[in-house]
Amino acid sequence: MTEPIVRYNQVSKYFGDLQVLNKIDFDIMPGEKVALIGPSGSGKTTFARLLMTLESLSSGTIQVDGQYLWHEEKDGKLVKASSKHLREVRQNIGMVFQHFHLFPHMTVLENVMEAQVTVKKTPEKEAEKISKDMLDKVGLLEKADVYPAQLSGGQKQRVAIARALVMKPKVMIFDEPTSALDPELVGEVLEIIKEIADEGEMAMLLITHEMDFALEVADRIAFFDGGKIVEQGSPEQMINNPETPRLNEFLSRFNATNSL
Ligand SMILES: Nc1ncnc2c1ncn2[C@@H]1O[C@H](COP(=O)(O)OP(=O)(O)OP(=O)(O)O)[C@@H](O)[C@H]1O
Repeated sequence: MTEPIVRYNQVSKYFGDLQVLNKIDFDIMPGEKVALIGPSGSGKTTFARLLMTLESLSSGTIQVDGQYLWHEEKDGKLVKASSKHLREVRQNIGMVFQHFHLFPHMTVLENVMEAQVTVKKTPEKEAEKISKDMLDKVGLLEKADVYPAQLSGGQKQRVAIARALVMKPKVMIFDEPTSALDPELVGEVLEIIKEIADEGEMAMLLITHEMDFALEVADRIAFFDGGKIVEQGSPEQMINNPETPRLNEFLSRFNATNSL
């Protein structure tokens, strides 16, 4: 049987007294594309940030490709992971954020090469070749020597995607990748994400307000509410299905708002 590439097991998260995630069990299979949908404040970003190692767990475990992310096994017991272990397991995870997070003092090429050289210890020449090929793929090879400030938001986001992809992650997390973009730049970024999704091998976790896009790309939708996944299934199974009323209510409210 195929093992999940990501496994959340009874994951809870509190901020002080506020419980944001409530004992979530959730698997992502290799190559699976999962969209997280739900009302504002329902915990989607927090759920993804635990996998990005940007927030720590309150309880439960997360495994990536069979390895514990936040824990290590020592003498048959699970203990808190060392920062070295966390760094190692995190290498399987690629992240793309709303606000690009490119290094402003590095050129586009240097941004894409940086983690390959410093984290993966790829020789510079090889990293340069891999990076240029990836920039070509996202349509930005001719911008290799410019600085991020000289790029449009859509171009910056495509560089951020290239930078994540060269690390060959097993899972890519897209957290609102188009929310900071002017509307006319959204399409070019979605197109790249769609291309990557169609290549198939990599699992994806996608948080977005681009509902049509999410429904098109996702193999599975997880609908969040109140810190739990209250409905899930493929878009085909869920859309207009009376057994998944929460998603359908959400989508009809969403469509009504967008057509105003
Ligand atoms: N660092 C933090 N400290 C305290 N509370 C937080 C923190 N981060 C998130 N929260 C709270 O956790 C809850 C879930 O937030 P989260 O951002 O995960 O929701 P979301 O579903 O992603 O919402 P949105 O769609 O608006 O981004 C909210 O009530 C939020 O205010």
